Amino acid sequence: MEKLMITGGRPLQGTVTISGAKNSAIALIPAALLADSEVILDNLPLLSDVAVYSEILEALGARVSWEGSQMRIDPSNVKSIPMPNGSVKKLRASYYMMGALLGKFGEALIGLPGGCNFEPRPIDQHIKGFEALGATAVNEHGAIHLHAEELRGTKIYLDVASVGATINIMLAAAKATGSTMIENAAKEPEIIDVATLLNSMGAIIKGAGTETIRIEGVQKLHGCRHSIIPDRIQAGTYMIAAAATRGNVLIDSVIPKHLEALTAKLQEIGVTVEEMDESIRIIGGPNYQHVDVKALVYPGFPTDLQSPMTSLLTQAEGASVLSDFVYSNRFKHVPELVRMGAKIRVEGRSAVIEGGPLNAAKVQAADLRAGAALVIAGLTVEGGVTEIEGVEYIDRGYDNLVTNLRNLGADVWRETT
Ligand SMILES: CC(=O)N[C@H]1[C@@H](OP(=O)(O)OP(=O)(O)OC[C@H]2O[C@@H](n3ccc(=O)[nH]c3=O)[C@H](O)[C@@H]2O)O[C@H](CO)[C@@H](O)[C@@H]1O
Ligand SMILES: C=C(OP(=O)(O)O)C(=O)O
Repeated sequence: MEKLMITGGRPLQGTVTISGAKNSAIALIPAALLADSEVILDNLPLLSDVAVYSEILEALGARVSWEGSQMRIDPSNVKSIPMPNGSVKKLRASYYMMGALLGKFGEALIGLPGGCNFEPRPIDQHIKGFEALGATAVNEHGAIHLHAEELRGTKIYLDVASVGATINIMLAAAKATGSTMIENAAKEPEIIDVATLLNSMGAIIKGAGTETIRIEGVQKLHGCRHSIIPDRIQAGTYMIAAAATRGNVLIDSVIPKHLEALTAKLQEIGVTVEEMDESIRIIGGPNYQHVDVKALVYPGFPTDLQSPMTSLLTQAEGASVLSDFVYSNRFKHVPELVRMGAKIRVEGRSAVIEGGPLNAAKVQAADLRAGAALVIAGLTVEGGVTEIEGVEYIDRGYDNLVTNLRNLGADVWRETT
């Protein structure tokens, strides 16, 4: 078992370069299956979720080669084989295999997704979309069997603006007959990235990034080359870590517009944020004010930065209230932060955080962003070593974490027991 060890108390200083977005990559890889020739993805993050996805594609017969931050996917010999178990259970975004295989073959049998299960994460809106397009969906012992003689374009209103359902419906509808309209679509930047790839493959998708997306079905999609957008959640995590350690860090290769909700909150707390074209500088302040934060769908404050933000708010004076309106119970980091001396209580969908110093402790990351929160907390602790178990969750979303933090002057290392 691997652990992450941190001797904190050092302000982070220097530059960190952000890689491509996990939540784009793990949608773009299955999207490539819809092409009839090679798709090249650049700026790919080196993450365990990406490695699992490349295994899934190879199992289906795709030729996948991955060198550095470039992946080449040749889907010409892919078949829709049943995948009720195995790799699909290891990650959440395996649900995109449903839309991709249904769109390509009219047939898919895919196990229900795994990944970070911080609370029940239904996929009813994905299924509603597939059914509206003319597919049947049957739950066969924990795997969803989708079948369609023909997918026909239609109008789909999503009950919740779900990122996964919006992308999955785009995948299934790209080659459907006629036009599809998704209403109350999610607006996250990763959705625009998937639409951009599909359009480069020959699809006709308009309105991605707004609440109405229109897809004109086409018969064929071809290969292309696409560069993945920067990971706004990884960037946001380093911004928060720099602020929490009262450091001075340039976060490079980012799209500052994607981070506006976080930037505004950091400024409200008392952090100096300088925005350049493709980078953001964070300069920590001596004293931080308490704030209220509401995690919402994009362009609101991202739920994926809610746990890291909790750690920063332990460093602010007074009581902050952090509410999550996307996931009502995403608080697995709280008992572990309390173990480190934090004064936090959960009330309904909110955490109330009283500022105060943290202590080193042995803690457990129960999911990806809970792990990021514990890393940030550990970096603030003066004296002692923080030991974080559950590193495999952190590896789902942060490539080169130890190297990046060490380059910023942190005393962080991995230990195998
Ligand atoms: C791989 C990926 O991109 N993961 C991200 C994606 O997850 P994911 O796409 O799974 O999250 P959704 O946007 O679908 O979920 C948003 C909300 O809708 C609800 N819901 C969703 C689908 C559905 O069919 N029914 C339903 O009720 C969920 O329970 C949740 O309360 O967006 C989340 C919200 O920004 C992020 O935290 C995840 O990092
Ligand atoms: C919850 C997350 O990812 P996933 O949806 O892949 O579990 C995340 O990236 O914070």
